[in-house]
Amino acid sequence: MMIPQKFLVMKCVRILFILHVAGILFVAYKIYSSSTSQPGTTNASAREYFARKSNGNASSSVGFSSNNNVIEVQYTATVAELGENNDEFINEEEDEGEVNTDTVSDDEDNTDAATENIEQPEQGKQNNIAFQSKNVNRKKDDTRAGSSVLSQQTSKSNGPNLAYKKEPLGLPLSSLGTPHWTIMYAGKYSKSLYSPPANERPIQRLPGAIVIGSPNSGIRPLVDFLEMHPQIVPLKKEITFFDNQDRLQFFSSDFLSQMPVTYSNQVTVVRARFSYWTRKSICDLYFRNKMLKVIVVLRDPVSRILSQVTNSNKGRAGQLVVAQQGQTLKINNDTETAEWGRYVEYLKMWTQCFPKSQIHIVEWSDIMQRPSLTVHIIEGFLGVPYKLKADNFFRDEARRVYCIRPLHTKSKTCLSDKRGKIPELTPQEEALIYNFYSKHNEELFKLLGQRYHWGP
Ligand SMILES: Nc1ncnc2c1ncn2[C@@H]1O[C@H](COP(=O)(O)OS(=O)(=O)O)[C@@H](OP(=O)(O)O)[C@H]1O
Repeated sequence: MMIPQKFLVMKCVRILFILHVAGILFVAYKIYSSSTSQPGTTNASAREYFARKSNGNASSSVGFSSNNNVIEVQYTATVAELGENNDEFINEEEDEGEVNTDTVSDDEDNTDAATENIEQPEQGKQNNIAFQSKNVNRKKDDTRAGSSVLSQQTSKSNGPNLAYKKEPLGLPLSSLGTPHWTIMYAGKYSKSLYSPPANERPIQRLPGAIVIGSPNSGIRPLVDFLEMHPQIVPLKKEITFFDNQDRLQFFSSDFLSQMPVTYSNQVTVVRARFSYWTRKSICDLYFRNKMLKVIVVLRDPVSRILSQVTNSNKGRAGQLVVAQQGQTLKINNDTETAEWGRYVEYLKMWTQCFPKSQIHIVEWSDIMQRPSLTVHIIEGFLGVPYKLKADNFFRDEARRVYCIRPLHTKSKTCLSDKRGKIPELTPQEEALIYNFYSKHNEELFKLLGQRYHWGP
């Protein structure tokens, strides 16, 4: 049977019409779904968004792909690294045109806020974040994002023209679109010693370890020694991040903004004094970062006091007057100095909050007499590859200290000579001061399950 030609034409027109409508619906759907998948437009919290994106998968990759002037950025950060209130970070503003370095207002307050309720995901369980934007914009004088460790050579002509309204916490977005840049920490090591994970962009991360102790206990030399390791990146200055109610500001954007820029296989190490911490703030720290490692530095409290007095009298003979007043000991009329040697009081609090397996004790003579072995053990404790060798340390017999010869350079670094004269203790003063500490020291040894040769 012959089908009329007119009928066939009608049929074809109908099919074409249906296909056309289907095409329009498909395009409309695509536009709709891409707009709703933008984190900024869903208004979902950063945490929900990251959780949805990551499906709980651990990923350490950071990748960049450029597509029609739309830069897709994928990087990895923990929720805590980014803070809770990251809406401003994912609400990028599409802003065509020249990079304008002066127009961005950096509203810190939003990011500082909700750090109280952040649950720190366990290490390794990181969330993958992806977002899209055209044109990244950044404040010129923004000193956040570890600018002390990150030096860049910005070139407008290089790379795509990018602008973000706000720099997300922890990510040096300024570096997007600047192909030539130098990371001081990672970059100082030759490729044979350290190569960052492929396609990864470094970000500021929360600490993986904290070194604590009392002043003049040897934290500084220990941190200097550890810094030779390409995967250990210390923040040299002490941290003091508490509000006036002892609440830890450890996870605030302000805190994070002071962290060095690191790759995912590097460990950020911070240092803090024993005396800053209360049990509340220590437990708070643990609950927010259950994987944090704690390195405790201890020194004979008497020689610690001598060091403190010596160093506080730069170039002059340190004066030391010891007097007992009831349960307290006065050193040059000050009671705090002696308190700092009652390590057991501090350490007890740390052991009440952190599992002992996450606390590593280092004693002064470990640092001063066997630095190579000491850092080797710490490499294992921190989970970084064993890279530091005996060669990295050499003894300066005149000064009776170990100096360092870092991996990335042939130059040597020794302790400065600029020190005061060590004050002398009379036998009575010495007995008084050792008696004061003997009870505390015994308690400490009991807690540690080992003794140190501390004494006259
Ligand atoms: N590189 C190196 N090698 C050996 N010894 C060193 C080194 N750097 C510092 N020191 C000695 O460490 C003591 C100061 O300890 P801290 O660094 O914890 O003190 S603080 O950070 O200044 O509070 C202090 O000890 P004393 O010499 O007994 O005063 C410093 O001399």
